[in-house]
Amino acid sequence: MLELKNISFSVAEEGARKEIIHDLSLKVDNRKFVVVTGPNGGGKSTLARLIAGIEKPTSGRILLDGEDVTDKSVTERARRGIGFAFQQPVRFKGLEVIDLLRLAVGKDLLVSEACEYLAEVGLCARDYINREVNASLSGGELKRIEIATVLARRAKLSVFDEPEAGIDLWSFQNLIRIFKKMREDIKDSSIVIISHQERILSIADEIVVLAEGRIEKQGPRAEIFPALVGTESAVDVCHKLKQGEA
Ligand SMILES: Nc1ncnc2c1ncn2[C@@H]1O[C@H](COP(=O)(O)OP(=O)(O)OP(=O)(O)O)[C@@H](O)[C@H]1O
Repeated sequence: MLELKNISFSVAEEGARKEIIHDLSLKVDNRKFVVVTGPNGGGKSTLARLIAGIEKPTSGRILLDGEDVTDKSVTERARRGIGFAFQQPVRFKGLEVIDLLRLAVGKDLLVSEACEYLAEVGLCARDYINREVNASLSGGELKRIEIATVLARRAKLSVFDEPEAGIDLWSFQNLIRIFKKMREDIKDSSIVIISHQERILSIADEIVVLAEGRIEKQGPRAEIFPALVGTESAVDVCHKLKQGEA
């Protein structure tokens, strides 16, 4: 179980402190598939980076299965079972796709096993297994390879930051299938996905709406989802406001 207790995070901007996350508390129970959504700039990616240990909170504590990991590095958190897929994956020059998968699993992996993970994300394994993870891979290919590494890791807690970003329509259908399967196989692990996609929200156990660095709404999908889908678009709201001014 992941527990965020009174997390705040601020950065220095033009000589002043800018608080991005304000006193946020959140519990992600085992066996839960949680989707965090909300407006652009609401703090979702920051929250994902705080969970993974890429950023350290200014105050508050982060607990994984009761252990305080607030001061643990990314590597130490990964060792304790946190898997993370970036919004914009990192390229690793000199490393082949198979090496990346082996690193994720933490042991030697047969080529046939590695191929299965690539097939899961819709990549023809034969074409990719020995490709270098460099700039020659497209953004969508890289994203799918990264998702394959998180699948391979079978982490206690898997965090995906906008997995849909840069993924084509066909691969998106595949992605939904992957997440549904992850949810079925969840056992004692949990999944946190940052997403704007209705299809991903529609398979969540719980939805968290983050806006301006605070949890605006949180609860079971059945409670939160209908209101989100029924929300007026920003364009409609602007239109109404203009009509009101006229
Ligand atoms: N290092 C930083 N320095 C200054 N501002 C930052 C920094 N990191 C994040 N921010 C600001 O904090 C806010 C939250 O950013 P974040 O990327 O977490 O939002 P988000 O909810 O993931 O947005 P999106 O949906 O667009 O991906 C934004 O206004 C962003 O500009």
